Amino acid sequence: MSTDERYCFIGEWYDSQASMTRTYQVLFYPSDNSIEMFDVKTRRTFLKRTKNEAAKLTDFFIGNTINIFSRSIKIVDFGDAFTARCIGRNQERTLAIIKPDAIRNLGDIVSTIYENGFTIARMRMIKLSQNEIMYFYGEHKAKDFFPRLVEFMISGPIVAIELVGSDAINRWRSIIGPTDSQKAKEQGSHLLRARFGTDGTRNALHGSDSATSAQREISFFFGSKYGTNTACYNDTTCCLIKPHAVAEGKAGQIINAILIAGFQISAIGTYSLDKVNAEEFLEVYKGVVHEYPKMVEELMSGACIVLEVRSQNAQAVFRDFCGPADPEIARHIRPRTLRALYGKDKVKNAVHCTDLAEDATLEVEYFFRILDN
Ligand SMILES: Nc1ncnc2c1ncn2[C@@H]1O[C@H](COP(=O)(O)OP(=O)(O)OP(=O)(O)O)[C@@H](O)[C@H]1O
Repeated sequence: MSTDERYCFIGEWYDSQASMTRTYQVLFYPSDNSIEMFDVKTRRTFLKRTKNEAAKLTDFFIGNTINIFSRSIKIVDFGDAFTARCIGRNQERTLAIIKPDAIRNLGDIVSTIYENGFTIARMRMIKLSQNEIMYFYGEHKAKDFFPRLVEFMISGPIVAIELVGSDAINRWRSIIGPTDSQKAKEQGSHLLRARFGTDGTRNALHGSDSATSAQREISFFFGSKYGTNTACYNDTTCCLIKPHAVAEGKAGQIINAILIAGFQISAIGTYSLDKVNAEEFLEVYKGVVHEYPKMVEELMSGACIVLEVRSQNAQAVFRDFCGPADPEIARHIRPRTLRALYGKDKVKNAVHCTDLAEDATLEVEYFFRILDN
């Protein structure tokens, strides 16, 4: 790799002190993982070329928020034609839907997504109304299966996922298989509709069929007010899959373990927290836990996946299931716990869970009521 190879992006950062959005040219050099930034307006160097070990080229996609030396920079565009050409073709987008019949297989499906090299740009669990489903599937209005399809799609929550990757539209459709799950079973037991679907209507998953559909469907689920999130704030607690575990592709395995243990996941969403949000969310640990500054750094280092976890006595039982905060200790005394299995150290310990019963609803509300609005 040439040491001069570099990609250019346009990034935005909201400067809360000045109450304004600043725009930067962000240059990424893959040969040594270094980043250089220029202020677009003043044309001045903002950051000299500096190594950033955590940065990966795959994190630089439009819409993603990247933590660059404690600033949450949102990538809003490619910065030059070379980058658009080289990177753009590896960043096709498609919309996947996990339909009501496959919600219980959420963990396996998320694992398959990562195993196939996709990035999850955004994900949300929602319920759509009858009218919203009829609008979404409007092209099938005259078909005889339409009433069955609508009834099925409103029968429970769904998870909409924006996927990014090379040839994402075709590759995702080939991973899920043909519309009719029975045909999928004939074609190969590895196909997701073969594994999790039942018939032509109850077929577990959706995938956009063209770039135009993908664009329309992604803005339906992520750029509009369609659908309501499914958080219920009742017998629930908060689980946050930390950015390091998401980046390492462990989210599917963690979700799977939670479901196998008998917890219900009643809401899910992806969030990129900036410094203000991360400090606010972790405020109870400030001055109490000496790792607090590092916990804030970790939380704002990339996208996290937040779950509302439901069970009887949810906060205490789920906290027990996560295990001791230090994964080293967890591996010795509670080797089956989430932190023992997926954590690295006290800060990168795979998951945050609510520590105090009285905070459970507040933490769930922080994401699904406050940040969602
Ligand atoms: N012949 C059919 N009988 C019953 N249901 C059907 C039939 N064809 C399609 N459907 C339902 O309508 C949905 C949309 O149909 P479409 O033809 O767009 O299939 P698809 O593109 O494979 O599926 P999707 O759009 O969900 O990815 C299907 O996923 C399925 O749930």
